[in-house]
Amino acid sequence: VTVEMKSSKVAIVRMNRPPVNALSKDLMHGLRRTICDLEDNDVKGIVLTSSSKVFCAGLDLAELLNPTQEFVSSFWKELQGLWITLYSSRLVTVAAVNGAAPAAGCMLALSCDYRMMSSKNVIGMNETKFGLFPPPWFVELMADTVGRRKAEMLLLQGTLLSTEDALACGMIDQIVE
Ligand SMILES: CCCCCCCCCCC/C=C/C(=O)SCCNC(=O)CCNC(=O)[C@H](O)C(C)(C)COP(=O)(O)OP(=O)(O)OC[C@H]1O[C@@H](n2cnc3c(N)ncnc32)[C@H](O)[C@@H]1OP(=O)(O)O
Repeated sequence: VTVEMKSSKVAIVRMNRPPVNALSKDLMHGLRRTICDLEDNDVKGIVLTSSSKVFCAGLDLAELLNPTQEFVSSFWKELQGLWITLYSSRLVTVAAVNGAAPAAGCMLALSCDYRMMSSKNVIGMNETKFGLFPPPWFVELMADTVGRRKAEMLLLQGTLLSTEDALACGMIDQIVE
């Protein structure tokens, strides 16, 4: 995770885990630590983005391949901790979604106060496409953002929306070129 101060009050927080910013336990820990440190340093707002062409590919599926029970438990704790920290942060949080944002990548964006996204990208929770269902707090984030019925349809079908469709249903707030 890298931090660039745009002024004394606004920080750009970039996920920097090539190639796709898959959320490993370490990346989630780094993000949470970064947000907490900025909160402690009188910063007012952050822009969460990526230093590569993918915003975030969601959970690191490689880390979840044949893990020990202990690892899954600590991984899950880190994921919940990151979500709670970002969602409940006192900072004004803006997601600058500058690449694909599937699954937990979408969760990160929806946990922010405002979402801007570049065109020709995709965002959504596609877990059902590979036989999983998003955890309840992902579901609630989606329902709070686009409405319960729309969320139900998107989640059941594991839809990844284009930038334009995401704007149309309120999943994002602005398209930025
Ligand atoms: C055993 C018990 C475990 C219990 C755990 C239960 C878990 C329940 C979880 C429910 C919630 C799940 C949330 C998630 O976030 S799951 C992750 C979902 N993510 C995706 O479906 C995205 C998959 N990736 C893509 O669609 C594309 O990679 C992407 C559009 C993001 C980028 O495309 P691009 O063409 O630019 O790049 P490549 O596809 O060529 O990928 C480059 C390399 O990156 C690797 N990769 C991609 N995504 C992931 C990932 N999520 N985790 C790990 N690695 C990933 C990809 O394999 C390529 O690697 P190589 O170069 O080595 O081939």
